[in-house]
Amino acid sequence: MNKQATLSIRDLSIGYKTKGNQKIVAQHLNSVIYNQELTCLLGANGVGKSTLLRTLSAFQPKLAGTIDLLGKEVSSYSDKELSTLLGIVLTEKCDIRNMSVTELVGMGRSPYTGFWGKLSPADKQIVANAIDTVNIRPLAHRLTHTLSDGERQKVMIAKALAQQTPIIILDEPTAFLDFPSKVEIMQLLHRLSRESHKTIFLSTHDLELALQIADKIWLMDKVNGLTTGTPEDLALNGHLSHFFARKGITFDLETGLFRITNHYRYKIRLTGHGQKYAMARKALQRNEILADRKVESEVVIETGNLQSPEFILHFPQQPPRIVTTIADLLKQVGEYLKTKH
Ligand SMILES: Nc1ncnc2c1ncn2[C@@H]1O[C@H](COP(=O)(O)OP(=O)(O)OP(=O)(O)O)[C@@H](O)[C@H]1O
Repeated sequence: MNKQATLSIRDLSIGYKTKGNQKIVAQHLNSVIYNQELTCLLGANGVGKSTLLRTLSAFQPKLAGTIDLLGKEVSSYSDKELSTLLGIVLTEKCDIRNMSVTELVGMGRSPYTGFWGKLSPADKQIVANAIDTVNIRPLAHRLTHTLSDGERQKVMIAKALAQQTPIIILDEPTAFLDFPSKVEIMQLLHRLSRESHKTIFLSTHDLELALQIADKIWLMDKVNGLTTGTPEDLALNGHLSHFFARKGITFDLETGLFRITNHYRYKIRLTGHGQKYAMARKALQRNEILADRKVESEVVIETGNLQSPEFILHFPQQPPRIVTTIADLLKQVGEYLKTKH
């Protein structure tokens, strides 16, 4: 099945109206979100990500432009219609007490049953399926206020799944989670976009994770508004490095990851391949030593292969020295450089 544009914005302005005044947060925004894709919205604090998500979900009015949701302006849908098209997951802790996980996920069925509506056997099956999809069956009878942040986040995703909307919008679903839980939530959302052909759109500050897992990235900034594309295109055309151009952060095109900028005072020729080469290089670079197989230097470090724990250090006019840990390698190199400079 071909991908389909589910949400398009054209010349959109977003912001707030207060007592005759208008505060524009961002304007001239243009882009498209597709189904079967996970799209991540990235941007600095205060740039307007939540405002954009709220505007797209019709929680707050746009200031100008159009938001086309499945072929119709979003504001022309009734609330009831919207609740069958858009599932919204917010990060705020829900303050609901004495409600079980199954009951909360069951609230996802309210567009079809009415708020206090009784769930039919078919509704109950949908709720059970949603619980299984996010793998929280062991939590089904727990009270929601006793859950951890990560567990609650999964429950809220299950509720959105039970709502059976083609589009799910999530505001910072990975905030406050430990790293494995962040990865788990992102992978779950990515899987949903594929398996259920859903459109998944989320805001996040976890940029490395987003760059690895998102199909499309929306970069939002004060000067350029929105820049969108696959993470790889944004890397190749320089938008990512430009976007995160800050003192001390470099976008490394070779690895596709951000790294702390190193300032080098020395150069050392490093030979070898694979993990030992990469780890020795990383440790030396952190210590202001540019280490690479292309560098010319009087000191040479052989990293050898993974089968042997040895690194061989060649200092001029000295017999080779063998070390078996990076800590010793750094110590020996450090002592040599101290005698030279
Ligand atoms: N109700 C409001 N009335 C007026 N201005 C608001 C309102 N809510 C937010 N703002 C302002 O709109 C701008 C964008 O806020 P928004 O919360 O959308 O940013 P964000 O990108 O989601 O930030 P963060 O990454 O910190 O969550 C900010 O300057 C904020 O102070």
